[in-house]
Formats: sequence, C-alpha cells, structure tokens
Amino acid sequence: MIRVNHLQKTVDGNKKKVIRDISVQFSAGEMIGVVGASGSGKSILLRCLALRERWTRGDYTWNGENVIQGGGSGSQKYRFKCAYLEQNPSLYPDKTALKNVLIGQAGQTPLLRRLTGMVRSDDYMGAMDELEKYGLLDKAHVKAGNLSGGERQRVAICRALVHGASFLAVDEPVVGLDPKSAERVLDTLKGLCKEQNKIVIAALPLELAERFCTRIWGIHEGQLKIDISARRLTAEERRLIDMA
Ligand SMILES: Nc1ncnc2c1ncn2[C@@H]1O[C@H](COP(=O)(O)OP(=O)(O)OP(=O)(O)O)[C@@H](O)[C@H]1O
Repeated sequence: MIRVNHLQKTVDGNKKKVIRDISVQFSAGEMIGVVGASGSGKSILLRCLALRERWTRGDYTWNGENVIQGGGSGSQKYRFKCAYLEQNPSLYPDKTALKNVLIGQAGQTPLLRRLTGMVRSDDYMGAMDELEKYGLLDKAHVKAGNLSGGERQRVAICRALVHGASFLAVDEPVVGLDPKSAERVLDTLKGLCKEQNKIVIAALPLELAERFCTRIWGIHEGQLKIDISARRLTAEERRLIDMA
C-alpha cells in the first residue's frame, strides 16, 4: 500500500501552489488514469509521485516505510523503484532499442552505467526477454531514432521494467499515436498491472482512462476532485474538473 498525505507543491519561489493538499492511497496492481484540463497539475503530480520533483510538503510511505516525511525529495533507493515516462520518451536516438533498454533512464539507473554503457550478459538476456514479451524482438537492433512513436513508448516501458521499476508514472503516453498503436501501448500498461502487479499512473484523455484504467483521479487546479473506480464520468463529475 502506498500512502500520500497532504502533498503540496509550490513553484516560482513558493508563490504558486500547483498541487494543493492531495491525500490518497493506492496499491499494487492498480492502473490509475489521471484526467483534468490543461494546466490542472497532472504532470507535476506524476512527477512528485515518481520522485522526480521535490515535495514542498507532505508525507509519502510505501508499505509502511517512510519515503518522504514533511516534504523533500526521497532517497535514491526509492527513485530506482519508480519510472517516469514522458510523452516523448527520452531515448538515445543513435543507440539501438536494446542498448537503450540496457543503459537505462536518467534518475532510475546509476550515472556510471549510462556513461559507460557497461552491461552484464545476464542483463542482456533479461533485456532481450523483455523486448520479446512486448513484441519488440525484431526492433532490438534498430536505432531508437528510427522507431515509431508507439514502439519508442514500449521500449521506454521495457527499459523501466528491466531496471526494476515497480511503479510507472506515465505522462500522456498516447499523444500523437494512431488508435491501434495507442491501444497497444495501453494494453501493455494494463498487462503490467494485471499480470505483474505493477502500479501504473497515467495522464490520459478521459475516454481512454474510462476504457483502460481500474481507477480515475480527476484533478482541478492542483486538487484531487474525483477518485473513483473507472467508469464513465457523469456530466456533474466532468464539470467538477472543467471537462464538461
Ligand atoms: N517548474 C514550474 N515553474 C512554474 N510553473 C510550473 C512549473 N511546473 C508546472 N508549472 C505550472 O503548474 C501548473 C500545472 O502544470 P502541469 O504541467 O502539471 O499541468 P498538466 O495538467 O499536466 O497540463 P497539460 O495537460 O497541458 O500537460 C501549470 O499552471 C504550470 O504552468
């Protein structure tokens, strides 16, 4: 069980509150869709939860262990368990999909490994297994710059898993993808929750959150206004988050 108590985030030298007192709990196996109007705070919430952003205030516990107490950044130990996937995953375009998976993501793998690219042979096998699982075996030796948007997203997901992420915060993973590729990315994320008990929290368009997630969080001006098991939002609920 992961607990967030009174998360607050201010920016611009403490002048602007972008997350206002969010308290929430979630568990392994959940796929949570974060919805809200542009600028409501979805990305910053994901970044806070994935320990990619310092908390101004709040407590964060993972299975009873303190990750953040009263604000702060959390330790590297926990950052390694979290992956943050941006809309356009930052892969090395001149390196192959396999190499990208092996080297890992800034914030989730040690700097030395990213600089030297040194890997063990069992890491290689693990990465190939993971790429195969997500239908990317034939892309293993293709440079990331030559992959489609959906393939790049799936490579980024593989990379997170190979490096031990149990929690994936995914920021608008399907923007710019055709419907079939979008569905494949979301099915991949859904499978991780269902079959591997991972936690996925993804900023998504409302209709995709309703369709693919187990739970929906609706954000409005940095506040959690809706927290429900996934279903179609009512007109009143959509109004609450400015998405009527
Ligand atoms: N580093 C920052 N400095 C100043 N303001 C920031 C910073 N990061 C985010 N903000 C502000 O915080 C608010 C929430 O931003 P965020 O990117 O989380 O919104 P969002 O819901 O993800 O929007 P979108 O759907 O357009 O991506 C916005 O008003 C944004 O301008």
